[in-house]
Amino acid sequence: MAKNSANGDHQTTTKPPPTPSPLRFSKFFQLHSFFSADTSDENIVNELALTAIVSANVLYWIHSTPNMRILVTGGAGFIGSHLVDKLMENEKNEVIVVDNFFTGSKDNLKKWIGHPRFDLRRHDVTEPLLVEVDKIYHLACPASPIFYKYNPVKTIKTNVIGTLNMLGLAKRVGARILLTSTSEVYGDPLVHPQTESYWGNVNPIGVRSCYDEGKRVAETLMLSTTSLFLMIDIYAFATEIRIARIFNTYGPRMNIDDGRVVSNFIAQALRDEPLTVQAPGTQTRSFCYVSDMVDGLIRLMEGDNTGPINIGNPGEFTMIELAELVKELISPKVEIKMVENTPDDPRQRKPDITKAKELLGWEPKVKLRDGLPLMEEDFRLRLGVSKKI
Ligand SMILES: NC(=O)c1ccc[n+]([C@@H]2O[C@H](COP(=O)([O-])OP(=O)(O)OC[C@H]3O[C@@H](n4cnc5c(N)ncnc54)[C@H](O)[C@@H]3O)[C@@H](O)[C@H]2O)c1
Ligand SMILES: O=C(O)[C@H]1O[C@H](OP(=O)(O)OP(=O)(O)OC[C@H]2O[C@@H](n3ccc(=O)[nH]c3=O)[C@H](O)[C@@H]2O)[C@H](O)[C@@H](O)[C@@H]1O
Repeated sequence: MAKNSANGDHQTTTKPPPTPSPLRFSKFFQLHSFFSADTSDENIVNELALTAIVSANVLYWIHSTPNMRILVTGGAGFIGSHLVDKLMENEKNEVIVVDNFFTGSKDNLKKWIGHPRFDLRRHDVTEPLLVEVDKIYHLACPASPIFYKYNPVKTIKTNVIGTLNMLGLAKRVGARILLTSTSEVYGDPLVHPQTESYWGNVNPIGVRSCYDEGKRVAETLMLSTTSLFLMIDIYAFATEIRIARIFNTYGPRMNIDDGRVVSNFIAQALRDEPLTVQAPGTQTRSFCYVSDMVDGLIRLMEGDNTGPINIGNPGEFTMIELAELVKELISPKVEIKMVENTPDDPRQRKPDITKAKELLGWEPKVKLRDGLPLMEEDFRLRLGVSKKI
């Protein structure tokens, strides 16, 4: 019978597990038969010697492996392209990006095009993919609400079929796979700040549900693949998964007319247009600078914890406060204008990052006040607006 069935508590069960697969009795899966039942001193010494030889060979094999092949889906997008930059810094990494360029652009990757360790392919993740890789960062999905609402069915397909395809690939080639999920799995949260154990408050039939529910299913798919494997008792062959729940991230290379609030406000300030605060303006978000985000994602991929783990900056701001800060830092004369909001806009959002701190040794370093000017510089270059002295 289930214990602790309340929202967020882990369920424990006293029921016996389902009948295991007959496969567990096949010779192939009898890993423990590697060691015999003979516990004599002589035999233990022999087995230890054998273990040492096997370990030495494994270590030699790991160190002599020339390159780590890493696939980044959605790598031409905002976060993806920064992740690619970081991964390419390591000369042992070969990076393959697949992207359908719906919201991403080759421009974001131009410094790597033609590099011998880099490969860019136009590919939609809703179609199967065959590549030999060791790790998969699965980011492909439009992130800005105006883009993910543009074709809701396609957004669902990208999250569901796309994630299934990437899980299929991971299983076939034995790769570890990381999914970039979202704080939107918490919907309009009734728990604040949001911990990973909170189940969320999502409208399943609202305009945001293609994204929110799509990501929730994507998380379920990731975890189900692993637990299904556990049920047939071939844990050693299960897909290794990682799930990051990303909170609002900002930085250079965001699409100028992306529709998200930080890019909107900076572009508006530079164009001398009013900053459009969507009513009531008291709704909050917590903004993470992109270099911190990339660091968090890599730590999650490289660590031992499956997740889901919140990755975000807990510094919380109302949209009016954000507009005031952009005004102060970028254009003190700009006007702030209240405009109509869209349905189901979450009223508050702030990550509880206890898990990220404890399990990944990660916490964000860049404060909003310091990150905004870095983004301003990039927007000025792309908009051709120089700083007035
Ligand atoms: N930026 C954030 O604040 C934020 C917050 C939470 C979660 N996320 C998640 O992080 C990931 C990256 O977000 P981002 O801000 O870089 O978004 P983005 O829109 O800049 O990048 C997404 C990339 O995926 C590509 N893409 C979309 N659909 C695809 C498909 N079917 N096949 C192949 N490529 C496809 C796009 O062309 C783009 O290059 C997304 O999965 C998003 O849901 C982002
Ligand atoms: O972090 C997340 O998990 C999610 O955050 C964002 O979704 P959202 O928070 O709605 O992002 P914005 O569109 O930037 O909106 C943030 C707030 O700013 C407000 N806003 C937006 C745009 C604008 O011009 N003015 C304005 O006040 C919105 O009403 C909202 O309250 C992302 O776009 C999602 O991809 C991501 O998954």
